[in-house]
Amino acid sequence: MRTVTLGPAGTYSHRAAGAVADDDEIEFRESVRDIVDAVADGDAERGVVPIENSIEGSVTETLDALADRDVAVVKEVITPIRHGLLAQSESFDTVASHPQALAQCREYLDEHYPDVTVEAVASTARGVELAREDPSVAGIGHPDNATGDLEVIAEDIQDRRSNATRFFVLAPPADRSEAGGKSSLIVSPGANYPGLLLELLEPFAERGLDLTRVESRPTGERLGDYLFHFDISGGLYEERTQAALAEIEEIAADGWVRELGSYDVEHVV
Ligand SMILES: O=C(O)C(=O)Cc1ccccc1
Repeated sequence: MRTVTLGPAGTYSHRAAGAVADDDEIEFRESVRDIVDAVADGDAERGVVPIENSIEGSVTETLDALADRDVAVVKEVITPIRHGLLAQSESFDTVASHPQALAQCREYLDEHYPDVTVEAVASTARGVELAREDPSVAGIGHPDNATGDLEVIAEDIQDRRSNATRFFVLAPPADRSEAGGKSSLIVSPGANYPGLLLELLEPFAERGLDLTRVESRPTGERLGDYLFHFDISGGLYEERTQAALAEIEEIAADGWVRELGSYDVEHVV
């Protein structure tokens, strides 16, 4: 299946995409938004995007793109993230990587390379490409990318030993499934009053539906207006999930609710 993910080759998203597609089916895009657009516009059958990291939290670019375009989530892929520092030699003065990777290695960089310039680029593999072209640049990325003139200067440089990222596998809305142990939805309540968030949470709590993630994001329209992203451990096929959603639809009658779908989780090493 034609699958788009964050490029160039060698990103963590590319590794996660390996769980759903063969390498010759994978195409690269330069941003999460381009991936979501490609799936929403029917240019690709699947898209793989990072959604949440155990150190840095949600990938807000992904949350916002999911709120803007109609796509389904058909699988979750979880992979451990172990960063390497890759360069042609020890004499570099710039470290280039994806903002999430730079943030996950902040303490390491402050301690070992307090004077380097930190440069945010579109992906970890793009930072590694820059390191391959320029001896004054080091990249942070998966150590497997240290090919050719590149050396692994240091391994496991993330600030916590356990560092994992969740990826969503996206599909066109017609492929949305109600089967699967987890579900995601986005609620834009179209209202703002005391206790609104509490009201939105109650339908889940009353039915013993565990919330595995709650995020609020600004709607971008007015300061203080939010939409909410929920992940629940329950499938849309379940009667209790449908009952909770019916209540939420009522609360959000002046806004909208998007069911992204139900899915299962796959762990990839
Ligand atoms: O840049 C990448 O390799 C990505 O796939 C995004 C990312 C960055 C850092 C941790 C997990 C995913």
